[in-house]
Amino acid sequence: MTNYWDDLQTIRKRRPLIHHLMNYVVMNDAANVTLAVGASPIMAHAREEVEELAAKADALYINIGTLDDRWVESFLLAGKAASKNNVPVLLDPVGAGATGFRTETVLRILNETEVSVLKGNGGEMMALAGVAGMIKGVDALGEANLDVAEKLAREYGVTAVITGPRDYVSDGRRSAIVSNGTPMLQYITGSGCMVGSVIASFMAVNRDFLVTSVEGLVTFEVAAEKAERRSYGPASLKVNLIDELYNMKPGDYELAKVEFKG
Ligand SMILES: Nc1ncnc2c1ncn2[C@@H]1O[C@H](COP(=O)(O)OP(=O)(O)OP(=O)(O)O)[C@@H](O)[C@H]1O
Ligand SMILES: Cc1ncsc1CCO
Ligand SMILES: [Mg+2]
Repeated sequence: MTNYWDDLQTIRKRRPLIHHLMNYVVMNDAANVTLAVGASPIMAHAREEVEELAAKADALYINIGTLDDRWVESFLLAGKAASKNNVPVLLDPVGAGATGFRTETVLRILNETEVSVLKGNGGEMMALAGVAGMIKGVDALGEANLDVAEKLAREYGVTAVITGPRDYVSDGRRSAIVSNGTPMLQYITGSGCMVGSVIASFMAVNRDFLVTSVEGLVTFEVAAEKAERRSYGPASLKVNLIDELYNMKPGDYELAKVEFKG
């Protein structure tokens, strides 16, 4: 089902365009991560150009991290243009549940555009599933589970990806749990945002979104495990992680820890 290496090779060969509406905090890192896996990032959020870009991109990644009124207008314009042109959309609901504005914005995007993958941490995704109080700012206060992923997948017609110590993925029919990664990722701002760029790169070359979600998670997290062995702390982990993504080899996928269900 998953063919990590073939899909990674396809990314490197085709260099798909990944249009990001990415928060200011992580914009540069997400662009570098996208390049390291072999795809081509553009970070653009002006309402004057997002429709044109999203319509021609190979995948659209909407991350609401540093939203305001103008960004929200752009999220909806970009999302609608992508939906109309059959461009797959990944939505990261950064801080959903922390404020009403964030939760409402996520619900508007889910209702008004065709989101293929909804990826957030345990706190954000539990908030969207109706469990309040599990988010502090952008950080999760607890782990979710596969039931939450299945519920979100069915309710919103998406592939739901919940990141954390273990990642829970469901398209409402099939599910998977990914157990790779390292706790040190919690100390790099935007590790969740960055794994979104990797998943979006796989979405650009394979339309089975349960598979591409697992491929993106495993690729990012195996690279993080390898990077951690050479890192003194979070700052060097981030640099080494980009290097390890760039240097992925077929044998690295033997480290994948994935349990598929259904
Ligand atoms: N304790 C852990 N052990 C292993 N991997 C982890 C752990 N915590 C997080 N990760 C991994 O780190 C990445 C980011 O997940 P996390 O849930 O921390 O994202 P996030 O809270 O959205 O991050 P950010 O808001 O900084 O972008 C994922 O690949 C996840 O699997
Ligand atoms: C820290 C932070 N604040 C808004 S977006 C962001 C990046 C991690 O989600
Ligand atoms: Mg996040």
